[in-house]
Amino acid sequence: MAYLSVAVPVPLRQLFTYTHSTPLEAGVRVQVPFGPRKLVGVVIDVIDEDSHEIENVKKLKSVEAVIDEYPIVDGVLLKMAQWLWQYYHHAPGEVLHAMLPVLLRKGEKAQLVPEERVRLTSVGEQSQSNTLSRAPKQKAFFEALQTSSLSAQQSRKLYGAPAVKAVIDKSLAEIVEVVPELKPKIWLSTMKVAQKPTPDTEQSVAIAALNRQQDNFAISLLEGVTGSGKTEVYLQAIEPLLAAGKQILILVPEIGLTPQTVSRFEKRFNIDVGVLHSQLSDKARLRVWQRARAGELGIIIGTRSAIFTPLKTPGMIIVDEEHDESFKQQDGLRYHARDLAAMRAKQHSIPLLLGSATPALESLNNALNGRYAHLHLTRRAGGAQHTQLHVLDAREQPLHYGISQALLTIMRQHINAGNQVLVFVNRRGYAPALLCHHCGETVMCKRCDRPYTVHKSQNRLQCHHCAGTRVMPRQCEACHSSTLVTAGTGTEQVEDGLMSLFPDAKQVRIDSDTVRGKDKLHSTLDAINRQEYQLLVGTQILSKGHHFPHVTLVAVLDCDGALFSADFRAPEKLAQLVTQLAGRAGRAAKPGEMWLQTHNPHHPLLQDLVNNGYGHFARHALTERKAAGLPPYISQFVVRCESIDSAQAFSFLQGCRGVFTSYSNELEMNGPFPSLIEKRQGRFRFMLICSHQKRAPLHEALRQSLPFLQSLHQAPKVRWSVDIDPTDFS
Ligand SMILES: Nc1ncnc2c1ncn2[C@@H]1O[C@H](COP(=O)(O)OP(=O)(O)OP(=O)(O)O)[C@@H](O)[C@H]1O
Ligand SMILES: [Zn+2]
Repeated sequence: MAYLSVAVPVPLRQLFTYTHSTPLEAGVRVQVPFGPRKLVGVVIDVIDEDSHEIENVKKLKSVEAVIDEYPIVDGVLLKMAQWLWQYYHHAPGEVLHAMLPVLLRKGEKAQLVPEERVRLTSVGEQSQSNTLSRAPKQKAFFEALQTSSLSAQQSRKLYGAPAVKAVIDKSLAEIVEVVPELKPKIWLSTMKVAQKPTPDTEQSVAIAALNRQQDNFAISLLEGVTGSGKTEVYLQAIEPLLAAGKQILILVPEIGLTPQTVSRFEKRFNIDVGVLHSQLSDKARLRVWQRARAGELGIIIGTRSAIFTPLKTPGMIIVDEEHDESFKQQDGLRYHARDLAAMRAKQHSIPLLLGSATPALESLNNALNGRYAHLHLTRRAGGAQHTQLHVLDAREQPLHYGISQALLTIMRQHINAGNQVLVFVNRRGYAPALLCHHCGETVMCKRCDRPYTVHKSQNRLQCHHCAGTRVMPRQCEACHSSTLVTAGTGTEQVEDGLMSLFPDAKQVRIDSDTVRGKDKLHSTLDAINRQEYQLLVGTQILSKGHHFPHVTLVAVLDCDGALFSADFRAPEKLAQLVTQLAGRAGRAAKPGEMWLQTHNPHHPLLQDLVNNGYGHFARHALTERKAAGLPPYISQFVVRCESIDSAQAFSFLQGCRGVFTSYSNELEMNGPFPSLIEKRQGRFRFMLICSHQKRAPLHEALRQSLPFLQSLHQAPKVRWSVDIDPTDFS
């Protein structure tokens, strides 16, 4: 009889002991009884029979079924899991579930599933391709089949479904189900490096430094201004690794993962790139997972959770746009993929490369204090010039749909010169509020106590906090007046306005209302680069790493709100946004400029950015953080609590504060106070921020306190969670 320590997917911060006739390897999935349910758990360890860890031997249940013949979570990923549940104080079973593809969580086989392939029939084998010479696509397809069978999906993509069908209908080919074989390093058979630009001096220095790190753990920050050729550095730095049969894992922001990014890597090396993002089907995700694990994929590009992809021959991890907020998971297991990447690179003894034009202050600090190697690209690649930033004083200016006359004039010049203009608006919808012109009453979402956003095109109001919607009211609920007016400007209104101000220019709006689904965004981006539009209006989406060679002007309509946020990270986020937006302009031959329209033209943050750039701003912001005793100079966690009963949520956090105080008088505590969004979906939201100069005592205090927090009498009645190294206080 063996005793197994199993991670079971339940929200409890512990492992569970089960018995089995023989010991099982760590990383094997098992089906276990849990109360009335049967769950898929992962074996973490075999416990020694004499160990005092085993209590109540008679009560122990046994494993019902062993799912895997061999471990599907390898040693490094198991270590990572352990680190995750300890560092984030999370339930082990939930950690392992988060790490596995959905189908494996459900207990499906980890072996490859059969795939549809097209191959020649015996008739086809005896036929000549010139019988198809009147149908060139069919002929090309047939000729390809003469060399080898092809996946049905790939065939339809390459030759078109009608051609594939026609060849099959002529009995020349047939579809068969085959269990594919996985071959490690298969990319070496097709790999061929395409023509590449000669790196400039700074790029060469960076590439050489990265080449020296092969087979060693090291973290580098590549701080390179927008358009400086960071991607080119990645491409040249990974080339020798790929050629040596090593796999490269590249993490990119949620919205930055475009077919253009993927094809750049595919084209350079003439290899198949594995892609992982949130909109992939479960089956497709599992397939990439399997191919990566078998060592068949040389490059895997994915968003946050791709950091859990198993690798057979790891060579390097790259985190592109490493400052991006989407690398932090904001619910459930609140991990930061950048931190995990560091942890993982260390386990594999491979280098980690972080790249950004606007590094997170955390990363910059590590580069400045020597913990990371610091690589610089200060010039734009291919001779492109830096974008000129300017502040535009909007005070006392008449605004047309939120745009001043001076800005309209500048926009006109750029459009007349045949260039594209990007207009950034920080909110989607028509207007952020609807109010009564007679009594001033604002139409509010009662569940969130926030004004509804007007969506004129849908003739509805939408709450941007809970996504609740309602029809547009005809009269004020308070005074019944029928004169309702909008306040503030959103993308829809700017789009309307620009249509009347620039009737000759074609424009496109890009926000989450207009680009639902990944394909829509991609086709729109392609159309922009074909110069089908002169005016681009949009939200944050437009700032994310896109290459717009024809944009020469970026206009920011309003950044005043962000200048006065209560969130200490707001200046950093604003500086990153402004810099990334500016980076969309002047990327090719034509120089670019950016105008920031504001009512606070002398604000020090704006002045610093405009005159000195992000690098200067960030270094100054670090000294301010240090003086104020804020991260990255201290460690933090936040306990959040939500309840329909505001007093209960507050008193739970007060209880937490009491527990922490009794454990340690060294913790600095702020709160409980209301979150920046005080109410959402009918629940009042509070938080308690806990800080300490050192990470270890802070985490130890939390670890010791957690059981007591769980047993506070309000705990079962409220929703609460712990967020380690929080980045978002909304
Ligand atoms: N050494 C070089 N010589 C000529 N062109 C180059 C060189 N390096 C890069 N480029 C080109 O310059 C453009 C910008 O490069 P790249 O996309 O790599 O920059 P980036 O720093 O990743 O951009 P961003 O962070 O702003 O998205 C690309 O079109 C790229 O092909
Ligand atoms: Zn709401």
